[in-house]
Order: sequence, then structure tokens, then C-alpha cells
Amino acid sequence: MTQPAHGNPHGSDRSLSAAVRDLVTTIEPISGYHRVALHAALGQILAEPLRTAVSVPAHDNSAVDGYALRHADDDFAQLRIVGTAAAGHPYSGTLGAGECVRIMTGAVVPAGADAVVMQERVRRDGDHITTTQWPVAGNSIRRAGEDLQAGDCILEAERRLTAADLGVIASTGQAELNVKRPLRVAFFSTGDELRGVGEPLGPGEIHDSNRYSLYGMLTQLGVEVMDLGTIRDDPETLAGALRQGARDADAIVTSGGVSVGDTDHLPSLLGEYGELLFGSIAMKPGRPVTVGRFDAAWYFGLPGNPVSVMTTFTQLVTPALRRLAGEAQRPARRMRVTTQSPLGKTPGRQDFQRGRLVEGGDGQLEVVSVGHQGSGVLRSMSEADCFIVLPAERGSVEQGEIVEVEPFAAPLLV
Ligand SMILES: Nc1nc2c(c(=O)[nH]1)N[C@H]1C(S)=C(S)[C@@H](COP(=O)(O)OP(=O)(O)OC[C@H]3O[C@@H](n4cnc5c(N)ncnc54)[C@H](O)[C@@H]3O)O[C@H]1N2
Ligand code: MOO
Repeated sequence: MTQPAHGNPHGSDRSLSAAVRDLVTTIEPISGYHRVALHAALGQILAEPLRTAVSVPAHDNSAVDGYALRHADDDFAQLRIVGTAAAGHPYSGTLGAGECVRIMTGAVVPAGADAVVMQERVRRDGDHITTTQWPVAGNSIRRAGEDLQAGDCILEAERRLTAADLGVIASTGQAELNVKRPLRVAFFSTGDELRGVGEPLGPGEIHDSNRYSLYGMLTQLGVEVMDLGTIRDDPETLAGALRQGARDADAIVTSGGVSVGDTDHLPSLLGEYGELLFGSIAMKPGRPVTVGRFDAAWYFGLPGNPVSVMTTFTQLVTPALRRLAGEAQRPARRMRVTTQSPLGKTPGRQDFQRGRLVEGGDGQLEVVSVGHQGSGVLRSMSEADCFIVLPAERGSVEQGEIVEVEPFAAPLLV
């Protein structure tokens, strides 16, 4: 599978979809799981399918505040109130003919009752009621098991647990569960021009911004991050950082030094000490990448341009790290909308332009370009809330044409 580190600039680079497919089929997920308290499972990956031993709700209960009655008493006669059922305080008797029970939302439906009438449809006179609208059988009753049935598989393995999932699990009473161990990802920036935030800049120097956007995207992906800092463009030092990352982490993500310049050492280092899987993708921004293995770790060398880092991270690294972490893949959520802006493009690479979704005249979502699309204009990422995804073969797009957009999700938006 090894290919030259630098793709052909005339268009024979591997497509992004082929690169992702190769990675996802080649990567073996890490093993290992641990048992955690329910609240600590938020954002973690479920290690096994989760079954419920109980039904939820456990009992038929009332959906409204009103009166539980026997539907067979369908004669519009007065019903006598024989007791009260509140949530957590069931009525212990059984309803007889002509009887009803004052019932509150969430209370267990008493034995003998088979419908509930809401109190707005009732006239009450002392301990008797008459209804203004006789309910149908089963009216306003939430059935036992209508949410979850005892024995059901309620969540599949490999699922990253959401707030709703925690609630669903809590409703079954389960206090602990097995989740996969978190993926450990080391990251560093490369470049002699880079200085840390808070440091003064010398001639030609810039602040290392990629390490912060990478930190943010990795953290939002739910992995354990190891920041190896800013590394100079020196092969020995870079090899040392790669060794440290491979020793302590499951994957290493770097920015810079993957193109064809004199100080771009990472492709040759990987070729020499590791295994190079591929070195160039037909996407813009983000054509030069260096992807492969270094010792036991997966290595993702992303281009240095700040927008290219974020684009390649979301499109290429994210599915690869999800696979490595043992998380089920998710399809890209793309939709077709009208563009309010003309979009410049030359055929050759799949383009990820930055856009914002807006409400069009007819209330439908449309997209506008955030403007300057240079791969060094990081503000375009900050101002955007979606990628405008243009196929490799197409040229410029006119205002009013339909384009595909991919709204940002984590790791770009919380
Ligand atoms: N002759 C060619 N030159 C370039 C090509 C090419 O195909 N042939 N591709 C261009 C493209 S596209 C990209 S993307 C870059 C990728 O180059 P590198 O990965 O080697 O990145 P660097 O040269 O190290 O940096 C590029 C750019 O980004 C700035 N940078 C780097 N790291 C950071 C950081 N941590 N924070 C902020 N900014 C950073 C760096 O100063 C450069 O301006 O190669 C093109 N060249
Ligand atoms: O691929 Mo570069 O990332 O276009 O600037």
C-alpha cells in the first residue's frame, strides 16, 4: 500500500473517500474496557450491548391529572370518587362499577380502571363527577413497557454515549456500565518559525495556533490528549518526539513539515522508521498529508496551513480515530442547499469551502461563503458553521446553484 509521499500535483492523488475507506478497514480498534459510574460514561464508548432487565415504565400510569374510571361505565352517569392516586402513592383498592379515582400525572392506574379522563373534561360536585366527554378505552394511559421492554437491547455496543443515553440507562436503574478505555492521542506542531502563546516574536516568527485548534478538536472527540509541544524542524528531535508519542499513545497527530520543502522531514522520517500508508489526497485545503504507522502508533501528519489542519482533521483523522477508539462510524451529514454566493473553484480536488447557513427568502436554509478561502485564513473556520463540499471535477459555482453542505458537528462545535 505504500505510495510516494508526495502526490502528483496534476490530479492523480488518492480521493478522500478512498483514503478514509482504506484507513477504516486497515485500523484495528484498541482493546480494553473498564467499569464506570453512569455519570462518568457521558461521551465514552459503550463496550457491549446494553440490555434492560426491567420495563420502563414499570406500570400503566396516567398521562394527565384527572380521574381514572372504567370505560364499561359508558353511561354518562355520575361516578363516585372512592380515593386518590398520586405519583409515588398508588391507590390500593379496585374500582367497582360507577366508581372513579382522583389521579395525578405519573400515578399508577388503579386495578379495575382502564381509562383516564382529564380534569378539564369533568364537572365535579363534592365526591362525584360527570364527564363532558367520555374517554375512549385506554385514554391517557401510558402503558407499562411503552418506552423500554424488559429484555430489550436498549443501546448497541460501540456507541458514544449521549445525554439522552445516560437518561435512558438511568431509567432502568443501572448505576455502572462497561465503556472502552479512552484513546490516547499525542500531538505536536513542527516549525522553526513557531513560538508559544505569550512569547514575543522574533523576525519571521508566528504563534503556534495549530496546537490549540488540534487540542480543541481532539478534546471534543473525547480522547485523552498528550501535548508534546512545538518541535523544531530537526530530524533527530522530530524522531525523538515521534518515539515518545508512539510509546505513550495510540496515535500521534502533528501539523506542518509534510510537504516538499527542505525542512519538511516527516514523510522521510516515516519512510525510514515507520510505515507510510499514503502521502497526498485530492482535497483542498489539505492536499499534502503523511499517514501511516510509527512503531505501534498510528501517525497522522497534517499540513501546516491552519485551515488545512482543521479540514484534514475533521475529514480524515476523525473517522480514523473513531475506528481506532472502537466507535461505530457515522455517515457524514450532508444536505443540499442553494448558495447565495458565487464560489470560485478550479477542477481537480474536492473542495471544502467555509460557509454559514442562513435562512433564505422562502424560509429554507441556504448557504453564504464566509469570504476569503485561503488555507492560512483561520478566521474563515471560526466564522463558518459548515463546509461547502464541492466535487473534485467541478469548476466555479454561480450564485443560486444547489451545493452540498456539511454542518459542523463536534469536534468543531460543542
Ligand atoms: N512546492 C510545493 N509547495 C507546497 C505544496 C506543494 O504541493 N508543492 N503544497 C502546499 C500546500 S497545499 C500546503 S497545505 C503546505 C503544507 O506544507 P507543510 O505541511 O510542510 O507545512 P509548513 O510548510 O510547515 O507550514 C505551512 C504554513 O503553515 C504555517 N504553520 C505551520 N505550522 C503552524 C502552526 N503550528 N501554527 C500556525 N501556523 C503554522 C507555516 O508557517 C506556513 O505558513 O505546503 C504548500 N507548499
Ligand atoms: O492543501 Mo493546502 O492545505 O491547500 O493549503
